[in-house]
Amino acid sequence: MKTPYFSFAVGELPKGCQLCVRGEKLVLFTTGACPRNCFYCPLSPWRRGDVVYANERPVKSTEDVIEEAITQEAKGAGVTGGDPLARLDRTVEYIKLLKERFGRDFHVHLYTTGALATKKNLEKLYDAGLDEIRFHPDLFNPSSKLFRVEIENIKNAFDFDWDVGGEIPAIPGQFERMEWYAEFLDKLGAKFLNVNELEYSEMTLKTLLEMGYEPVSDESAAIKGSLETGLKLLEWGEKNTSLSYHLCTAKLKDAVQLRNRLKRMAKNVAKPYMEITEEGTLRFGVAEYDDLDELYSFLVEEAEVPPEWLYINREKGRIEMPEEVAVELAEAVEGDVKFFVVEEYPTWDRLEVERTPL
Ligand SMILES: C[S@@+](CC[C@H](N)C(=O)[O-])C[C@H]1O[C@@H](n2cnc3c(N)ncnc32)[C@H](O)[C@@H]1O
Ligand code: SF4
Repeated sequence: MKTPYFSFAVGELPKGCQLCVRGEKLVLFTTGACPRNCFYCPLSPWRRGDVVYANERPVKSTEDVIEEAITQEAKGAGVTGGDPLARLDRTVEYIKLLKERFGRDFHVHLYTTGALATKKNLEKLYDAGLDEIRFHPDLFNPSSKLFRVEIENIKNAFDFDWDVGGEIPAIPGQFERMEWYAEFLDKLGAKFLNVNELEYSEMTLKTLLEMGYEPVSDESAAIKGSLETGLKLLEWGEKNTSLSYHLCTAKLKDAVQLRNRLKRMAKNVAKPYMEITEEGTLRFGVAEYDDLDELYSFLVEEAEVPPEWLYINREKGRIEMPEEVAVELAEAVEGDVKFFVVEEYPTWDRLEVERTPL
């Protein structure tokens, strides 16, 4: 049952997951709009609106999506949201764009609540080239108004020649609901059910704590009991259904999928003075000072650093250089210049994950 990626599986991993664990899937967020309001919804407030992102990159034009896919050397995309069907025309346009630009083998899967998955809407997605669809109905909300519609709509997906599956979080105490959904999908002839280890986000921690859920440890966003609930479903499902199952853990997302994606991106964005670490981050030296032009002249003329080793990053108010150069300069230069070694993600937002003063 254990996979090499800190997750658990019964049967073959869905094609979308096979590419995702290798960091080969572009995450295409086509809208934050969603007809639901799950108590565990991980979306941050700024992702709740009608916004579009390709990985961390805000999308203003279709070219942004293509550029991001090229930087990542993506071999496919996972279309997500919100509910991508809440902005169907846009979602269809992007799927077509990716298929036209990168070919039919560029694998595209999509997540949806199912609330808007009418035959007509699904036909548009199928015609655009969608390869795999994953349904996440409102299973854990007893007063849901959408649940029945979603369940009816899921049946529509079996009219098309693509892979159909479910994807739900494993909620401790909700095993029966999960079991019911597995049986439902199995009877329809679905291919797989993916189960995600439940995680809290800044948005949901308070609610989850109030509901009696708690994190597994101080270092993890995973919720206690979720993994066990998921494993129980896989054991039951293996005996009682012919679905494939993948229990995707918080650790897989952090330690495997993200790291692999970062590594793919790093080799395409690293400047010559940056080192790519085992984690896929970019490591280099920086010098900070109020007047960057004065600092630059000083480094080139007085400290005799070859100009090709220096890069003035005005946006971040610093001069970047190889780590070894920063280390040497930190020892030799006196005054108000501050030297650091920094590590950044090679992502569009260049998130700084480590900073060591020299
Ligand atoms: C992040 S959502 C994106 C698509 C869409 N918003 C949805 O919820 O189906 C993709 C999958 O993540 C899972 N998910 C949602 N909230 C989660 C949470 N707090 N922890 C772990 N998995 C979660 C669900 O199984 C969902 O199918
Ligand atoms: S379906 Fe997804 S985006 Fe919508 S509320 Fe639930 S978790 Fe959030």
